[in-house]
Amino acid sequence: MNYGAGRPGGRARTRVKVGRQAHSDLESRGGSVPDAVGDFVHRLRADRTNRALRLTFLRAAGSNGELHLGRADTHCMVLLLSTDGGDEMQVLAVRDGARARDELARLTVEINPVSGSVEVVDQSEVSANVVALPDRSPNGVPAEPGGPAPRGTDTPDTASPAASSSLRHPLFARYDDRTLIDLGVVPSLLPALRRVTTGKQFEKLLTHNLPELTRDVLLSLRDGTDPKHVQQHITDKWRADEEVNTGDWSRAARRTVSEAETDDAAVLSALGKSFDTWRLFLHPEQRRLATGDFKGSAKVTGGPGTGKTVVALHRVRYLVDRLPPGHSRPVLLATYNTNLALELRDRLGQLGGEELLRRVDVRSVDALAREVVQESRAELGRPLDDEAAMNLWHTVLAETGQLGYDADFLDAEFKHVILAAGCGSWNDYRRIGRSGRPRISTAQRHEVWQLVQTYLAHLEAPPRQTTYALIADKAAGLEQRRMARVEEQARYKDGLGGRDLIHREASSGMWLRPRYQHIVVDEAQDLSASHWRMLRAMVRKGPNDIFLTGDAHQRIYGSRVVLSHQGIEIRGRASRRLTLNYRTTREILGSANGLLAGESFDDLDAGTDTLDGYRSVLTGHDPQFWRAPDRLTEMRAVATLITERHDHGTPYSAMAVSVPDGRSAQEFANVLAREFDVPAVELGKDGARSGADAVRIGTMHRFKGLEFQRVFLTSVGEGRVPDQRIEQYRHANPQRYRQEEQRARSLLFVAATRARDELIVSWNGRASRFLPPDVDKTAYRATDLLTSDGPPSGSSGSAVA
Ligand SMILES: Nc1ncnc2c1ncn2[C@@H]1O[C@H](COP(=O)(O)OP(=O)(O)OP(=O)(O)O)[C@@H](O)[C@H]1O
Repeated sequence: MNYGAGRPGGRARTRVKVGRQAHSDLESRGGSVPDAVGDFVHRLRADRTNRALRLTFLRAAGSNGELHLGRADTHCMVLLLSTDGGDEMQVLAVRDGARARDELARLTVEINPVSGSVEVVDQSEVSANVVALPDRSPNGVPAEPGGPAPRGTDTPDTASPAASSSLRHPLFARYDDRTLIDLGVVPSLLPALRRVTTGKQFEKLLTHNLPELTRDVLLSLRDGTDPKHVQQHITDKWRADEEVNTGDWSRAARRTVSEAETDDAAVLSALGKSFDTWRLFLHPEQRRLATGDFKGSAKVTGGPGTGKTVVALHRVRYLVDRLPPGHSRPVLLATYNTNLALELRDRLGQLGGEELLRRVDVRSVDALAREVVQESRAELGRPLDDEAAMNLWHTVLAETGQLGYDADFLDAEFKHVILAAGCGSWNDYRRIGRSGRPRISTAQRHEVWQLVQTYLAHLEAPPRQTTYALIADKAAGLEQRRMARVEEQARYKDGLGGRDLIHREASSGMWLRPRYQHIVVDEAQDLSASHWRMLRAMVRKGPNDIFLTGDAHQRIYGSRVVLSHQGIEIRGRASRRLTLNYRTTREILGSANGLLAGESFDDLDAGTDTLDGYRSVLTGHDPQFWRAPDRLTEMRAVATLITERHDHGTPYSAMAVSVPDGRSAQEFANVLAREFDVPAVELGKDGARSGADAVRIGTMHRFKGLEFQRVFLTSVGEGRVPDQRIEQYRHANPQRYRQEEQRARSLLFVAATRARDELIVSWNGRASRFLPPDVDKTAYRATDLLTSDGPPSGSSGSAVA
């Protein structure tokens, strides 16, 4: 082939992409290989006629593609798909060592008939390393070497209907080729797959660099998932938008599915370094959402770790890329609190650098509300924190002698009914619907209204004070008035046939532009109705106005808000759910999901949401449970486990411990420091941002939105989780009791799903009723650990470090 075709005498510039499987090859090889390939891609992109690339033709791919080999350096080679006369190149695989050429040459390369993307399988490698594993002992019984192994992958188990039919049968015998291919399994894997008969072999197969879709489908079938559900939750998400022609290599190469564009200089230079996969490769469903165009607002829900934040960040980049040049910040990226906003800013910077950050406001909703109120020069007062705001209700109750009311009830009524619905008078409040709230009579309503007036009067009395809820409410009102002016002026301008408004603007002194062109919101489930009213009024209704991501299963602060009641319409195609967890192993996820079984959750709008189809393709060890007779023994046992994991290579900063309250954090840090010489930092308002290699300690609330390699949830005992204080409602207010219990479950769910590799749960006394039944009997004993002849404290400490 003439690599300079079509450009006589000149350099032949080429669009180069790197396939996801090639990227995994780079990650698994490490060392100098990524740098060499990064450099190779640079040079290839600049001039494909460069002889130093040592490009050689390998074989044709259909009628419009070719496979080539290239040499990145003396040890390392790449397999390339070349289409469009060499103008488009895609790195499909990378190998190093003496046999690199042979290994690349024998790869099967094909177009997946479901997704249309180009996939690679090394059939010989699979046959040699997977199928050839000894699967039978001499007496004909399948041999399963002992020792702990991840659940569901160690034996020809009973979890899978495929496996249970006969031990001698291939694991996927009950699915014919057509079914597997239709579900998205790469066809060239089938001959080897048909010879996989044991869980051990399957486990080994998963360690091969399989195409993502194939891996996900096989894992789900292996779990016994009905093919119809696999189709719905997995295959359909990958399906190409148009019919796939498995002979059209030029078209396949142009699809963005599972390839990173490397025209971007930042991506190119990062190839050689460790580059988080999420920055390069989105799941097709994530990509559709991040780069889709919506008539109005759009919503993304999904369980923990499904990449909602990743989608929000890519969405921001997509919106910014489409802005005309300028110096303003027309895109708002908002989240619940300050530490999450700082975290988002960091991640946005990783994705698009300063250039992207320059066009985006990254804010917590409360900080934003405060700025709006301050800007209006309205007297603000000092904001009380949540505890002080609650104490004020107690004062009001004591003063008025209305001891039949409960401070929590009044606080919730004030925030979630009166402020949420914008009730400015008794007449408003008297008529307002209070769905989901405990029933009260009209007379009681009137009493509540009076108590609220007393509460407000207290705040207004000098020295003036306020609450975050009131600030958000005030900001919402200000923004609504401002937007009304914007709309009025737009109408006026239209009436003038679009002529300039200079005179009117100058005379009225009004600031006439909407605050933002686009708003992206993360952690949407915890925002209040006032926050939404404020955000709604900060952007004009129109295409791509508000994009929000959230998960009601993780709601730990706010109360249910129906977004359509706040003018945010997200029905039909504008509402999508992500189901693949990228963070947490299947074992941890299984336990965490169990926490929420039987509860019902909203979809941030008027409907309900489930975790249907929610899954992980990462496998690991089961969560560990430890019981102790008292708190000190519990802390010492957890400290011992932390030390062991650190000895096996886990940095302290990759481990986090949850404690029941702020005081316990200090207590735990002291035990770690004094008795075990382990450094610890408290997870404060700025989250996990300390650079110190120290164990993170905080309440479960502080875990929101973060992730850690190993998570230790301590004090998960009865009376603590849920807090025994909710017992007062059990009979007096069953509805409230259910709400509090659900919130406590969600909190534990959020905390448990922060764990990437390992989850350890401990308690002293009796285990929380949220934990599996009988766990008090089956849990490890902390006292055993603290004696030298105790049980192993978790082989996972070394296995997954
Ligand atoms: N397409 C992807 N490829 C690789 N990793 C991904 C991808 N999408 C997300 N991740 C990784 O998965 C993890 C979870 O992502 P993210 O924080 O966006 O999830 P989330 O849905 O916002 O989670 P939570 O609701 O628990 O806060 C992160 O480590 C992220 O880097």
